[in-house]
Amino acid sequence: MKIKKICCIGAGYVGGPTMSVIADKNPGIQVTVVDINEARIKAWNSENLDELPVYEPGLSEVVARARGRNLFFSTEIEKNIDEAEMIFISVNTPTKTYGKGKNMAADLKYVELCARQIANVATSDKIVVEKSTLPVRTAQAIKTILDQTGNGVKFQILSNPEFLAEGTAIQDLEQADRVLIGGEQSAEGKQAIQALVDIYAAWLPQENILTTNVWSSELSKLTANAFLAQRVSSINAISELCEATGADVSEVAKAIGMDSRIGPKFLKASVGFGGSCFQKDILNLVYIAKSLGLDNVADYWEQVIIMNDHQKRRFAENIVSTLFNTVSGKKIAFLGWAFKKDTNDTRESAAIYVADLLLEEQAEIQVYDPKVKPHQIYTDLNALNTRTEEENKAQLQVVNNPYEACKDAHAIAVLTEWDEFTTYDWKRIYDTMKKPAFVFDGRKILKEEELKAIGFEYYAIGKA
Ligand SMILES: NC(=O)C1=CN([C@@H]2O[C@H](COP(=O)(O)OP(=O)(O)OC[C@H]3O[C@@H](n4cnc5c(N)ncnc54)[C@H](O)[C@@H]3O)[C@@H](O)[C@H]2O)C=CC1
Ligand SMILES: O=C(O)[C@H]1O[C@H](OP(=O)(O)OP(=O)(O)OC[C@H]2O[C@@H](n3ccc(=O)[nH]c3=O)[C@H](O)[C@@H]2O)[C@H](O)[C@@H](O)[C@@H]1O
Repeated sequence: MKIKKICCIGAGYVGGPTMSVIADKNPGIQVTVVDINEARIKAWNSENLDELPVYEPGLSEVVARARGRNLFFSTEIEKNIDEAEMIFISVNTPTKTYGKGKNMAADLKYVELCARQIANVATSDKIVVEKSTLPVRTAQAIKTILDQTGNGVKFQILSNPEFLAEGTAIQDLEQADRVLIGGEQSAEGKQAIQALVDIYAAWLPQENILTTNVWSSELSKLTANAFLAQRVSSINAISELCEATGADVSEVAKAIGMDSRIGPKFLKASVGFGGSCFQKDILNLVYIAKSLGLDNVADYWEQVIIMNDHQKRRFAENIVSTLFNTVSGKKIAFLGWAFKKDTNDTRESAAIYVADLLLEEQAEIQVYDPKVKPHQIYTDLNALNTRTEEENKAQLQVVNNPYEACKDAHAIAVLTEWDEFTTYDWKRIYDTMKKPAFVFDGRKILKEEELKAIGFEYYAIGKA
């Protein structure tokens, strides 16, 4: 079965880049990404490629090649669902904020709405692909909804979780370690799996395309994120031990990472992991385990989140205690607000929580981030409901120049590992700051010796 038209529901951080690469590599397939968010679709269609709604290195080049040729962004959801033979569901699956499973379970209402819409609109057989990250056995629920249409249309459900990381999305898609496709093990199921394999085989070696049953595929996605986040919490736990003992967490990470069984990646101690998925996916895993009565399994994974919350709090508390136990009325410059470098995404960024804790201590914060817009920073803070919007605005300023952010500051906190932070004229920054001038490097990216030679009091995560 050869696919000619794809529709992807959800033009976010996953749907946009993933479909752009699929279209780029498969010029013979028409790929349309649809979304209810008109502003987002308009931004995907903007002539000026700097205005795409997602910032990812390499994305604008891919979009420039494929858009208008076989890649389209549209708000015409029903028409595109009806015309496509393959429909990807790539909508958000946030943590539930109400009712049963509040603050733990994944909220599947957007996914269910998609399934109902497909059921209502479809007049021909479809392959429905779960691209969103979903709890294990969600495919069953989607299938049940789709099978209720009673109009004779047949559906095959595939699980095809996405493993891209923000900031490296295009590279991760073009050179994926593996693509995972889970499907029903019947003849029709295998045919559907093959149709999706063919799409990825346009640019990936066959051996990197893994096929499994649906439940293994769904659970592998949650497991992969849990393992990755666990490594960050593990090294962050060790960072606290390093600070208390005189060991250096970078040296420890290097020493253990050279063991081929451990490996060097994902061992950077930090102010805490952020991003839209690690926390939500682990909470989801914990919820599933608890629902199945597997309390030991749930407790084990929950600890990853507990350690991450501790790391963010500890970073903020260290700033307060080092600044002579008070930051009231003191100016703290934040370098970085995004949850990692090379993205404009701020969801669950450690910066939000560190700022909130320091604002509670009556600090004044000046933020500079190369890619995050001021309104996003205020939206993030206001969403916590710790204080009024007016109070947040009065206590925190966003500036578009790092030197301005640091001027008259008592301390600088590095929250994101943007490369440009290492290239600044640190002497110039020092000269404009209050003395003693403190730097709290939550990413361990600045040159310690250089900063100390200038006169800074320098503190880094994981070093005494
Ligand atoms: N952000 C990431 O790096 C990764 C995310 N994922 C998973 O992919 C899924 C999507 O994540 P993101 O792209 O980050 O979310 P996002 O929030 O950036 O995008 C989701 C989009 O879906 C749209 N949408 C929601 N309901 C809709 C409906 N009924 N019809 C049409 N459009 C609808 C929203 O308007 C939004 O633009 C989530 O399940 C997430 O866990 C997986 C791997 C990586
Ligand atoms: O499901 C998802 O959403 C995605 O989640 C992560 O990707 P992402 O959150 O975009 O970015 P990561 O590079 O994993 O970083 C997550 C957080 O951990 C932090 N981190 C990462 C690595 C490290 O060594 N130390 C560390 O503190 C980062 O700064 C960031 O805040 C996974 O890496 C992707 O494989 C997955 O597809």
